[in-house]
Amino acid sequence: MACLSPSQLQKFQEDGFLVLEGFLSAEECVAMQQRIGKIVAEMDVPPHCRTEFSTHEEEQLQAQGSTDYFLSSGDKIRFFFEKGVFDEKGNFLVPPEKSINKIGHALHAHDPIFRSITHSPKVQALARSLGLQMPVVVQSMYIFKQPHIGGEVFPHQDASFLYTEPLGRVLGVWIALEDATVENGCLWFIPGSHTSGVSRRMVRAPAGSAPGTSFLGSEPAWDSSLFVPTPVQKGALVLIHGEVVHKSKQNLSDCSRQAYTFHLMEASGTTWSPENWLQPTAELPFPPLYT
Ligand SMILES: O=C(O)CCC(=O)C(=O)O
Ligand SMILES: [Fe+2]
Repeated sequence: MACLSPSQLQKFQEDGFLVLEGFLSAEECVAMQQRIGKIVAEMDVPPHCRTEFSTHEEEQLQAQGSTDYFLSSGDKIRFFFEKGVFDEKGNFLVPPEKSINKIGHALHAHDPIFRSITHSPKVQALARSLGLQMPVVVQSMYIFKQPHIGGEVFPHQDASFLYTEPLGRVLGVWIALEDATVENGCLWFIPGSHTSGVSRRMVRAPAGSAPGTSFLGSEPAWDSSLFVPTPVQKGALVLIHGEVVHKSKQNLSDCSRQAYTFHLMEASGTTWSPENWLQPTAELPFPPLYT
């Protein structure tokens, strides 16, 4: 199952993404959801971190405290929120568990359930069948896509945020923990858009300066008619090439669309950009997948 057939490999190479239905069992999905329920029930969010997550450049001009909260989250389990969930004093306006946009960026390292799924034999076999020799896990995210308020993810290439030289060394692994439909904000891709490099790069500003990150280059206004919706069932795994253009729409439905996603880098012969916002740390060097 975790081994790709030649036709699947060819499809991934052509399209820049590939759906593998039934990759995880219902039990594996429920185990991750239950674990997240516990983590959220115990979550502690300091007042200055009660900040909302947005991919809009202009809205990323935030207070220094919340910038640091994001920039130093690479080796931690931290919480990022939807818009409009706090009052001006930072108190929750909606129940905390319904307010979270995502948890990032190191569940794969610190949580036993997420570590065992990430490093599971079937994920390792999948990476081997893609020819990865020395894959390392650079980050992970648990994405909630809450009913009614789950925000839009604007068209992007993951390599804009996870830049390497050469390109083509980053791979997203996106696992649906609930059915993802057109109504609740499934992924959309531009098939074949992974072959012409990266439009923009997010780079880290010198330490202590606001807003903390900036973009080199800009995202083209992608023609929305080029995007193909990719609804999948709970347990499906979607492979995402680091340069394929993808997005997801706002969730206006009554159903959440939870997903666990992590990114691998082929470390052999690759330079991780020292300008990326995310950097390996002494506490958490990027863990090798094959362990
Ligand atoms: O889950 C989403 O809506 C977007 C996820 C994404 O862009 C990614 O995993 O690279
Ligand atoms: Fe992405």
